[in-house]
Amino acid sequence: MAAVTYELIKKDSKSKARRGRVHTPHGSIETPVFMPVGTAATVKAMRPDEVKEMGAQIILSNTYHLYLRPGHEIVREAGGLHKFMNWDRAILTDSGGFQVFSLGDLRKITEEGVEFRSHIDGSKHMLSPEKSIEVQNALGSDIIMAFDECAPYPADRGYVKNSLERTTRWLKRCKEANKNEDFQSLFGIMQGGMYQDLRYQSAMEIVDLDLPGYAIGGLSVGEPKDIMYEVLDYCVDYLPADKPRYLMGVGSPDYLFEGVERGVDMFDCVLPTRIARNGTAMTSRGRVVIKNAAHERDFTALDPECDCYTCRNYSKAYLRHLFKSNEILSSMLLTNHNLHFLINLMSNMRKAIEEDRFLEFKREFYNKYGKF
Ligand SMILES: CNc1nc2c(CCNCC3CCCC3)c3nc(N)[nH]c(=O)c3cc2[nH]1
Repeated sequence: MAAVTYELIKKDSKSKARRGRVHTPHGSIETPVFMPVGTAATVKAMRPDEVKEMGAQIILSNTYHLYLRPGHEIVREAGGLHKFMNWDRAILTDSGGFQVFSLGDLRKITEEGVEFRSHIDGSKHMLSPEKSIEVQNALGSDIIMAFDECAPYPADRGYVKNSLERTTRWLKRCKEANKNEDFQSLFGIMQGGMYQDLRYQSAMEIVDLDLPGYAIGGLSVGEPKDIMYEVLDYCVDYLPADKPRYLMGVGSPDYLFEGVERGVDMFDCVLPTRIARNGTAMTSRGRVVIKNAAHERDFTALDPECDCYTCRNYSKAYLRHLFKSNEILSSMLLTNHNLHFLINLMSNMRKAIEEDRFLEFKREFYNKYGKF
């Protein structure tokens, strides 16, 4: 029995949306779920007790970052990531492939793996399927992601086909490298760019390995929204219904609605935490850019419908003042709100699916969204 299992609770009658539960060694996760990102073993500007208090069931961290700093051996000696960062719920770690392409100074991709220079000090490194699994085993995360190549967008068919086939070979090496780990579940990642037949090929190859869960990779890489939704629509159908489906790197409200409607269970995105530090709040009426002069004498809460700590205690005027003053509290309060907003949105989506009114809930949301 895999350490991570999926339990389908309810399927929406009018869409592919589904309500489920992912069981892990560090507790179960109600799905659909938004997973806050904690890249360097911390959800930036948040304490773990606050992240737990707002209802986060699982957070993400990253092989690439933790391998470079502080080093996975130090995290291993600390007793693993849960102990090191004082988080006792589930953790998912990405494999580092995507980050090497997007952060590191990529040197070379070979069958062996990827050579790159650290974005921190320029030192030379190699990440391979085996190295990525060794690091994730040292981190002790509950769900570990396969070492893959996220093909760039746009990319020609030939490149995408070769890349997905290498990603499948790398997945087999990941599975072999992880075979003695009883508590860490390896998820495969589907690639194939925007080509339906290649997506089908990638799905068949990774599903053949009978893994506890599967991610849809290679999306949210700059492709137009309608292409992403079209690809997502058929990708979900190529994955087994009895395993969790994780759409990587997706997380603003509209993408979450469209993803849930198409049958996705798990999402992650750096947006809510990143834009908070840049002074932007996600609200039920759309985004609020707190530094705008319009908020200078606005003594109302960010979001009239939000009951988070920030919305219960502070006004837009005060939050604008904090941001303009470059106060640390600005990042803390806006991050707290943005994460609370998304976690609460997912909780309401779960309830809507349970009550068979998901599409109505989505319509209600859009009727308010973008209307100040
Ligand atoms: C933003 N868009 C996007 N992100 C993608 C990501 C990263 C998901 N987020 C990981 C967290 C961020 C820091 C800590 C972990 C992808 N990751 C992998 N392995 N493969 C993808 O195809 C892949 C594709 C992605 N597309």
